[in-house]
Amino acid sequence: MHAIEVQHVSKKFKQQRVLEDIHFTIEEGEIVGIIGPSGTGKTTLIKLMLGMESLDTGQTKIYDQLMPNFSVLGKVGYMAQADALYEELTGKENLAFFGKLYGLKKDVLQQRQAYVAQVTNLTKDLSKRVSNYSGGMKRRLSLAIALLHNPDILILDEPTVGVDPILRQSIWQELNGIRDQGKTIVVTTHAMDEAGRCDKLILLNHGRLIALGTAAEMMGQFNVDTIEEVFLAAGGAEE
Ligand SMILES: Nc1ncnc2c1ncn2[C@@H]1O[C@H](COP(=O)(O)OP(=O)(O)OP(=O)(O)O)[C@@H](O)[C@H]1O
Repeated sequence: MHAIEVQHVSKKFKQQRVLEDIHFTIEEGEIVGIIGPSGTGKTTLIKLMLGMESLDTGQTKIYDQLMPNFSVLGKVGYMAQADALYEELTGKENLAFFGKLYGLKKDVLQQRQAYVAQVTNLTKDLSKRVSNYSGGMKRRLSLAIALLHNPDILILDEPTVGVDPILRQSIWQELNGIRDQGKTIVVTTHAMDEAGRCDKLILLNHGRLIALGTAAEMMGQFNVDTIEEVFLAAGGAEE
């Protein structure tokens, strides 16, 4: 069974073709990076995977279940690009709110709250109101919420935007640890330097999948030394 299947998916917004015949599978226990420039359809693709956006053609499945499917969504942690946080509540209260939504028991919630706060370096700031958080702190709290119910699949839309390099490094270490437990992680980024941290890459440009595979396979195929060069060689610079 695949963790995620995207089958011949196309999407238009009015006359604008945003995704065209995208087809791939994601297996359990891998970190997959969806890489591409701003506006190329990464967020739309993620929303289609989750069943949050309607498709024009094709279908998406998570654990063999056609999406949207609410029972499967309990196994997924999703960090959206725009932070959906309660600004008037503290970080801890936000975590408690989402923990209850996920149905976590009190003792599990307390233990997971402490863990996710430590991973995202928010332990000291948990009792502050979110309205007083910086942009980077809000991103980290969104990531903490996505991790809270220990999901089997993590889907993270630009998780390290606004996060300083030291914490970025430690978040990636933690994501590797989560992957090593057999969990599946999908990350979008337009930072090509983050590509090397992923087990597999999906390169998107102008709504088309232009390359798919490991970074080493791609660099070998195009006989280049960086993912940036793969991107250009695979047609990323074309209009
Ligand atoms: N609900 C919508 N209605 C109309 N157009 C939309 C909608 N959502 C996205 N778009 C358009 O679809 C295109 C792809 O957007 P999307 O957010 O998927 O790109 P992205 O690759 O995630 O970009 P970024 O890296 O900047 O987040 C953009 O041109 C965007 O304006």
